[in-house]
Amino acid sequence: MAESIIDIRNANIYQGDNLILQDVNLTVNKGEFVYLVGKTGTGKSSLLKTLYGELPLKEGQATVVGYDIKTLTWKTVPYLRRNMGVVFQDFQLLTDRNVNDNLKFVLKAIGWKDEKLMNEKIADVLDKVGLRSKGFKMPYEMSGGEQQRVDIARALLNSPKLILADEPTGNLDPETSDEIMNLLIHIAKDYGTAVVMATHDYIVIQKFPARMVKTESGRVYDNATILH
Ligand SMILES: Nc1ncnc2c1ncn2[C@@H]1O[C@H](COP(=O)(O)OP(=O)(O)OP(=O)(O)O)[C@@H](O)[C@H]1O
Repeated sequence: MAESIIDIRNANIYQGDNLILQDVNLTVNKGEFVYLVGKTGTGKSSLLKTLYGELPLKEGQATVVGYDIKTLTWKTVPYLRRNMGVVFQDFQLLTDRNVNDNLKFVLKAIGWKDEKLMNEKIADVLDKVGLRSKGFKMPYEMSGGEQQRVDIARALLNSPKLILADEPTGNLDPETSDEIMNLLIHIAKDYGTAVVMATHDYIVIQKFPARMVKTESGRVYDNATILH
C-alpha cells in the first residue's frame, strides 16, 4: 500500500474566526507531485500553513509526515518541520556569507555540530540541485534561478519526506522556471519526496502536467481524474 505523507480528513481551515476552507479531504502519497491551484485569496497559503503547523487545525484530522497536526504544540512543531522542506518565492539568502555558509547556518540552527558531516551534507544537497561547484559563491554572484536552487537545497537539508513550495517559479523567466520544475519533479520521482506546489502559473502546469488540487469557493477539489 502507498505510504501517505499527507492525510487530511474532514478538516475545516480557519484564519482566526473566519472559515477559509471547509470539509477538506486530501491524501498525498510518497513521491507524488501535486499542484495546488486556485484564485488569489481562496486559501492555498492557509492550507499550506496548516500543513506546516503555522495555522492550528481546529476541526477535522490531519497527519503530515507522521505527525498529528491537531495535537501539535509550539514544542513539537520544530520536529514536524524537520521532516519537511519549505520553498518560497521570495526566499532571501544571508547576503554576508557564501552559499556553503548559508546552508551551514541552517544546519547549525537545527542542531548539527560535526563539521565533516555538515560539509558532506551540504555537498550532497548542492549536488542534487546541480550547484556542486557553486558553494563558494556569494549570494550577489548568483542568478535568480541559482538562488531558487539554493533554496531547494536548503529544503533538502533535512532529507524531507515532503516539500511544500509556494510559487517557486513566481519570479523566474520561462527557461529558468522550466529548470526549477524539472528539478522538483526529479526530486519527487527519484528521491520519493512528496511535493506540493502552490502556483498561479498555468503555462508551467500545461508543460509539466500533474495532479491538481484546487481551492475554490471555500472547498478543495481534486482534479486528478481530469489529467490522467
Ligand atoms: N493572517 C491572516 N489573518 C486573517 N485572515 C487572513 C490571514 N491571511 C490570510 N487571510 C485571509 O484568508 C483568505 C485566504 O488567504 P490565503 O492567503 O490562504 O489565499 P491564497 O489562495 O494563498 O492567496 P494568494 O494566491 O494570493 O497567495 C483570504 O480571504 C485572506 O484575506
